[in-house]
This record gives sequence, structure tokens and C-alpha cells, in this order.
Amino acid sequence: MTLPQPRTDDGATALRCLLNAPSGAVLAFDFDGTLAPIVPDPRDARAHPRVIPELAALGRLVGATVIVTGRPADVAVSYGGLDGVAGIVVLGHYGLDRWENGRHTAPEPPAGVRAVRAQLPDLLDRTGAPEGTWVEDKGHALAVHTRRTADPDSALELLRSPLRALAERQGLVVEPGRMVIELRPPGMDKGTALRRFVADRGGTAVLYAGDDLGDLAAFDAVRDLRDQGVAGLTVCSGSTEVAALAERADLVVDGPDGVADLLSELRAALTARG
Ligand SMILES: O=P(O)(O)OC[C@H]1O[C@H](O[C@H]2O[C@H](CO)[C@@H](O)[C@H](O)[C@H]2O)[C@H](O)[C@@H](O)[C@@H]1O
Repeated sequence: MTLPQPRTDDGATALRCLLNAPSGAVLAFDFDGTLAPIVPDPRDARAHPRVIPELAALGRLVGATVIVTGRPADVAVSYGGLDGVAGIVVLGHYGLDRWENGRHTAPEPPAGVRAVRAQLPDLLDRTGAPEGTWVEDKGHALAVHTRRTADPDSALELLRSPLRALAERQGLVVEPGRMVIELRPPGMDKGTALRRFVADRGGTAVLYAGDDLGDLAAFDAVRDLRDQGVAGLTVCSGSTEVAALAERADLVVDGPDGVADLLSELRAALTARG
């Protein structure tokens, strides 16, 4: 294996900066679909077996490692075994909550989440949500999954507009994703979370890897950070389900397997440079 090369000049520049000055590098990752293979039941998601050892090794070589996920931060830590990576920070709920050094902090969920929780079963019933539709209650947000229905794309289309109307009535926003529509609090996204983290750590280079529409905001943040002099590399964990991210990425790899390969090659390249 060799270190995969970005297809853009900006991406190639960022990779060089990261390798030449790793102490200023921030490595940032989405969880599901990037570090963890997609599985039918969200409760079964686990980190790719090669990811945690690689992240632990990379954590000793770079400035900072951070996970930016739609999951509650403590759930991502538990499912991913992320507490095995010294110094890692996990920003959950698109940046609303935070796990660091074993400590989980989260704001109170807004009242709209409670109202949506109460109204969702009736709305799904009235809309004719097909068998297999499943609601994931994340405390600060509710995610309606269709992956386990007979026709997940059609089920998503059926639910899209009623879910948007419910979210709007309760002051929440919808976050579309891979066979899921999430109703969550407004005012935070992965881009804002990433910008703040890189600024806090004084990052000189950032790599962000994601797989889904929610990661587009983080890709935007990488572009903005470039304008501020931070070298930025966007990586898409490719799938047949999301085209929009691959089109925008400096580098596309083959799903979580490809991300694990990338981590391993990065670690080897940084180790070789001493
Ligand atoms: O920001 P992420 O870490 O990518 O989290 C986004 C959502 O991921 C989860 O759902 C996705 O992964 C499931 C497990 O592989 C899969 O079954 C589902 O179809 C995907 O949408 C998670 O359940 C959501 O809460 C996250 O918001």
C-alpha cells in the first residue's frame, strides 16, 4: 500500500503540510460510515477493527484528533471504543455535546425535542410509515430510520415532508442522512464545531473525513479555514448512497476500509519521518 494522493492541488498541499508539521495537524472524522461500517441496526455500529489502533498511534504523532458526529458523544465513545485513543475529543450531536478525558458535557435539550418525541408515533402512523421504520431517540434529537423497510428510499420520500413540517412546528431542523431523517435542535452543525475546534487548538493543517450529507458543513469549514491560512484536506469515505460528498472531496477512499488504509499509511509516513 502507498499513501493515497489527493486529486486537487489544495488537498495535495494540505497533505504535505500535515506530513511536514504534524504537531500542528488536526485529524477530524465522522463516525458512522467513516470509522464504523454502515449496518442495518444503528445500535450495532462499531468502529472498524483497524481504526482504533491506528487512531491511538496517530494521536501520539499529530496535534489533535477529534470525532464530529451526529451521535450523542458518549454513545460514539462507547460504540467506537474511542476511550482507547488517548487525548481524543468527541463532539456529538453535530457539536452540541462533548466528551473529553472521560467527561461528558451536554446542554439541556430544547422543549421542542420533548414535543416531537410525543407526536412522532402518531405522525408515523397517520403517514403510513412502512414496517421496519425505526425511531432512534438520542435524547437531544430523534432520528427516523428507514434502512430496515422493504424500500428505504421510497419510505424516506414518504416521510420527508411531514417530518419537516413537524420539526418546523416545534422549532427544530431536519438533518437528512443515509436512510435517515433526523429532527434536531438548530444553531449548530459540524462546520461550526470543526472551525471552533481547529481555532482552539491553533491548527495549521486539518484533515476531515466524512461520508454523509451532514459532513458537507465540515467540508465548507475546511474551505473557509484554507482562506484563513490553515491547510485543509477533505476526504470522502465513498459509498453508493451519497454522491454529493464525493464530488466535493479532495480525496475519495473506499468506505471505512479505505479510511482504515489511509490512517495506516499516514501513520507509516509520519513514523518514517521520525
Ligand atoms: O455523523 P455520523 O457519525 O455519521 O452519524 C450520522 C448518523 O449515523 C447513524 O445512522 C447511520 O448509521 C447507521 C449504522 O450504520 C445506519 O443504520 C443508518 O442507516 C445510518 O443513517 C446514527 O444512527 C444516527 O443517529 C446518526 O445521526
